[in-house]
Amino acid sequence: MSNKEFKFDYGDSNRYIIKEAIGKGSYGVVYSAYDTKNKENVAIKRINNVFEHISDGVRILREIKLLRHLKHPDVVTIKDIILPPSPKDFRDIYVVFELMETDLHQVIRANDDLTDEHHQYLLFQMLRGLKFIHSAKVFHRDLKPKNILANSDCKLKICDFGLARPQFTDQAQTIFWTDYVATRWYRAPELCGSFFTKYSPMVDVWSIGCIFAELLLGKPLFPGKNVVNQLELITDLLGSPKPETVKKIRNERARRYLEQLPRKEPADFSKVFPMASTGAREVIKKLLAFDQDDRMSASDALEDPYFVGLFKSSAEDIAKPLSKLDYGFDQKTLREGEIRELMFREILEYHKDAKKQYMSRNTSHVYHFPSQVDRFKMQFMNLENKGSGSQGIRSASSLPKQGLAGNLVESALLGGGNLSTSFTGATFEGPSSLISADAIDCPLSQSFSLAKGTSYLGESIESELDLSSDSFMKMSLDSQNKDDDS
Ligand SMILES: Nc1ncnc2c1ncn2[C@@H]1O[C@H](COP(=O)(O)OP(=O)(O)OP(=O)(O)O)[C@@H](O)[C@H]1O
Repeated sequence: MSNKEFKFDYGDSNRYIIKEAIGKGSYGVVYSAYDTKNKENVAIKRINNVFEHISDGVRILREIKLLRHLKHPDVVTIKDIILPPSPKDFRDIYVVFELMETDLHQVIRANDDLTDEHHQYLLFQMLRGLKFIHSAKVFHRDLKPKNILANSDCKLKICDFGLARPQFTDQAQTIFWTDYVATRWYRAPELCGSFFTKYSPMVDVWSIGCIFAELLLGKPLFPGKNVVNQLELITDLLGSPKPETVKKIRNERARRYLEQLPRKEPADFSKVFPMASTGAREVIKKLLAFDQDDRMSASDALEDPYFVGLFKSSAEDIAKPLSKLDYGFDQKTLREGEIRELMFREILEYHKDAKKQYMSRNTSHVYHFPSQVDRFKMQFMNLENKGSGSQGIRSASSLPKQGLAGNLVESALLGGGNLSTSFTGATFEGPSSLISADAIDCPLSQSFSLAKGTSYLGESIESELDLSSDSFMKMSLDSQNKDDDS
């Protein structure tokens, strides 16, 4: 196979220039890079040994497939996936995303003087993104500040769909969430004690409520040490759940634990969130309803008076339905070769000419596509030798204090809201500078130095799937230091 036949892609092999490591997740390192073709900065996520564990391969395939469908201004965009040199034996993939400056975890730690306009606009974007994702019947299931990318001009984008699940039936089925390892602090109460439940959009709404509260407080709202402590913190704020709510809890021990808790009154939100406007406090209450049947959907939340002037429903908010056929792989046990083939076909979606050629030939033939991958490997090796590989440090970001105007206009265009009414009197000077040097109070290495199976901030994820067993009451005993009948 001569290179000549594939010259369409060969010209692209020098396209990206890798700059530095900017983030690290359990699945790969994220680098900033320059795209010489489109003349813009991008983020490239390098995922090594994608097929080493089939479950990781499936997760990554699901994530890139979902992101190709979920195109929305509030959801991070995949711009390209580098074509591997050969469909048959590639092991690493390189996913090119639009570049964002930082994530909300960093922003929260660097900004203690955000205004109600910031709060409102940040929550508005998260909910608008969530409404879109839920309209496709996709549940993110792992929303936390680190999974909300941010720019210093206050633009936010939801990322990391690795735990996300699409639903194809109208009837939500009860499923055991065997793979569920999302961060406990943002976990809805219905998941504290039992993972045998339906995939429900309300789980994400709860997480957004926690993220919003963290934005207001500057620290996590419910930093539970274990599931029992998580429920304790939740009930400290919201008071004891109603008996009807407790009755709905499927896990018997979790139910008994809540029934025997001494009666608690809800906390005074004006004392817990003194910095928040009344409107912000009212929205938190609706997002953080203990009972998921009382929780507001993302779509309803956007209609809340808190967003008057910002939000107007538009066709852009609604996603096209996903095709069940595209996600059939999720129902089967796949072998490495099958998942590699599916991954390669997904990558071809970003390389139309190569796709045409690949599909029109006998697929058993091994093609060697010209690729940027080998050149990439050299660039990554050089970076790592220079010490700016995965040890890279990204600073926390300050948000502009008076720079919301540009985004508010953008949101008005998207959502159609009339901003002049809701923001009269505010002085806007346009987006201010990007990452400010004096805001470096949270070295990236601390929050990014985690290996697979752990969550950020050093909080370990223990197996919490066995709460139908004695462990739940054991924790309850440890936590309350008093006797129980278990
Ligand atoms: N498009 C982007 N622009 C800038 N930074 C990014 C981008 N995508 C990811 N990052 C940074 O890299 C980090 C890790 O990315 P991501 O969460 O996608 O990886 P992951 O391996 O799926 O992580 P997790 O361990 O949460 O599953 C993010 O928290 C973020 O700080």
